[in-house]
Amino acid sequence: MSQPKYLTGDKAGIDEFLSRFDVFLFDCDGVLWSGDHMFDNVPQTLEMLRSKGKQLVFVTNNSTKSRADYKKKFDKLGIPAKVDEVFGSSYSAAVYIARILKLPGPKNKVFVLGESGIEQELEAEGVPYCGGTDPSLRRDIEPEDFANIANGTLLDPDVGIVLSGLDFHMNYLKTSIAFQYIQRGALHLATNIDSTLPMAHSFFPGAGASSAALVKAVGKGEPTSFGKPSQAMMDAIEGKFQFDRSRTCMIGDRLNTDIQFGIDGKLGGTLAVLTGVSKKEDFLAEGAKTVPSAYVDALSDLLG
Ligand SMILES: O=C(O)[C@H](O)[C@H](O)COP(=O)(O)O
Repeated sequence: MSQPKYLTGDKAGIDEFLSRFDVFLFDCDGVLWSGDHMFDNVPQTLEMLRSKGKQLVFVTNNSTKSRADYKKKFDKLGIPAKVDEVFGSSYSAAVYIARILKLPGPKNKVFVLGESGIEQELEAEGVPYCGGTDPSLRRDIEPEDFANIANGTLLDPDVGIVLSGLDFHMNYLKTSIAFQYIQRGALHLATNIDSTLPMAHSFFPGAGASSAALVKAVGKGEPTSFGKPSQAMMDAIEGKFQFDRSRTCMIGDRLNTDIQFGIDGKLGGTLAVLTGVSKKEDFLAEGAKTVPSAYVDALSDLLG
């Protein structure tokens, strides 16, 4: 496998690389920012690409925010973006459930393990849901709960899907309810299964970690996920933006989601950025499984 091209400081190399693509798919956490701290010169870099006529799409696995929430975050950080340029894993999962899976009512309700972003996108697609940020579930399990879950009193008979995402409020009660729904035949889907969340220039348990207890209890391996590197997400993005994959580049910080997403999607190229999860040793090592086409230390290096 050919070695990736190091573009930081290589103006001619950057110009040649950018000229190969009309569309750039951007990961968010770890490329544009770490939590609420935006990396240097991100707005200037995006403006430069727009001035060259490039189409930008922001593709995030972070299911805690809806596209509208992300638009507010972009505005707050001074990053130029339109809400229709944002494509998050909650939106990807909601579109799949509403427009492809289309379970017949009334057993099409979704029990959510996650935050408001999932609820907002399900609502926007007209998909009924329960759980999620429901405050009545943010408590310890009590002795009477075991019987009331086991006999169905605490369960909604219309739930046909359990959808898990990054949940900052995971607990035994919600995991038990989700487990019982799945035992009763509900489909387990995930917005994404990232192991860690880049935040505050460090790492925290990610969506895959917050649903790990449920996955272990169910014992059927990881659920179908609608975040990167799932190609269901790539197909949905291509369907919406109608781009030429050979003229499209994925820019990301995480090899096993962002870069793998671009490679599996047979995009024209992938660019790794070293401000997030993956380190250059991860893809420069002999026999590395996932190797980007090129890499930079930080996104703003593209300003040359
Ligand atoms: O655990 C997660 O959900 C992910 O770490 C996080 O949200 C990734 O977001 P992205 O890097 O795809 O913007």
